[in-house]
Amino acid sequence: MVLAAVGQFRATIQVLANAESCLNIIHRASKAGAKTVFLPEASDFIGLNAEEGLKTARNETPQFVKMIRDAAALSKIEVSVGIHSPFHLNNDATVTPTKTTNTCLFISSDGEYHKLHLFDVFVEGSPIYHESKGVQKGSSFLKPFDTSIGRLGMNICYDVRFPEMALKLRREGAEILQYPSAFTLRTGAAHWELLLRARAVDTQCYVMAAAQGGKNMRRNEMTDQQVGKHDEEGRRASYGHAMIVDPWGSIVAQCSDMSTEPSFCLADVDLQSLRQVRQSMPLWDQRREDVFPS
Ligand SMILES: O=C(O)CNC(=O)[C@H](CS)NC(=O)CCC(=O)C(=O)O
Repeated sequence: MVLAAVGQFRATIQVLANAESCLNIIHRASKAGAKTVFLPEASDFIGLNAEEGLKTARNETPQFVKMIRDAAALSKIEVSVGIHSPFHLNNDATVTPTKTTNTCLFISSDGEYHKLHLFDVFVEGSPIYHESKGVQKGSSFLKPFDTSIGRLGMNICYDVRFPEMALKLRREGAEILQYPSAFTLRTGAAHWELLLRARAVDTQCYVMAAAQGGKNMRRNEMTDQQVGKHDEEGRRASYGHAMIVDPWGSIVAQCSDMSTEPSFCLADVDLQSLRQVRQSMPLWDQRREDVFPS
């Protein structure tokens, strides 16, 4: 058995303050005995718009990442953290970036994943999100890799709605799936728990879902044009409810709905019980590859 932690906090455009929130979670989760801590999508900042986001990612995110790396080393804990990184065409640093990637870093083993599915949606009663305006979607699948709590498959947020990705990660050996997120209030209330538990049950994996929670922007942090674009009060807010789900689909830890202060919850990862779930219901031996080829 090993302890894992998932974090919840409210990132704003203030990168250093966001870093302090992450450090607070990292140090406390480590003290509590966690071997790995998962932080939300876009922990470095929640931007105002695409141009500002790119500028902040170029100028400020490197310092944010350094602070997280140092804290992980100091606290001797593995950290998964969502950030933005400038997108360079063909990986050529001399090409001026026009977008960022929505990236998750796994610090210590240097896993790096770029979000494959972007949140371009129009949901009645919810702010409009057009993630691809500022973000370049990833182009490759990242194989699961070993961590101190088990073999980890990386996803980000909206990826949770694409079960083929979770199935592929399981097929490639994942024992743990992560979904660092900043879910909207409306879709979160309707789908967050349902999707996370479904992915856990589909794949018989642990699910680690760190989440942003609370109002990401205050009115006085926004320009006049930005006010009104997010919700009726001109603010963007995230659903919270960071949680850990076990391979049977039970929620084994969940952060408080009330807390917008940096917080975390902990659960044991028990790979023996994972194997038991997989043996007692051997889905992977029963898949009808002849009818539904993978
Ligand atoms: O990169 C950033 O700055 C923050 N990124 C996000 O908040 C992303 C893209 S806008 N949010 C989601 O994917 C929410 C998905 C969701 O809510 C759903 O699937 O229902």
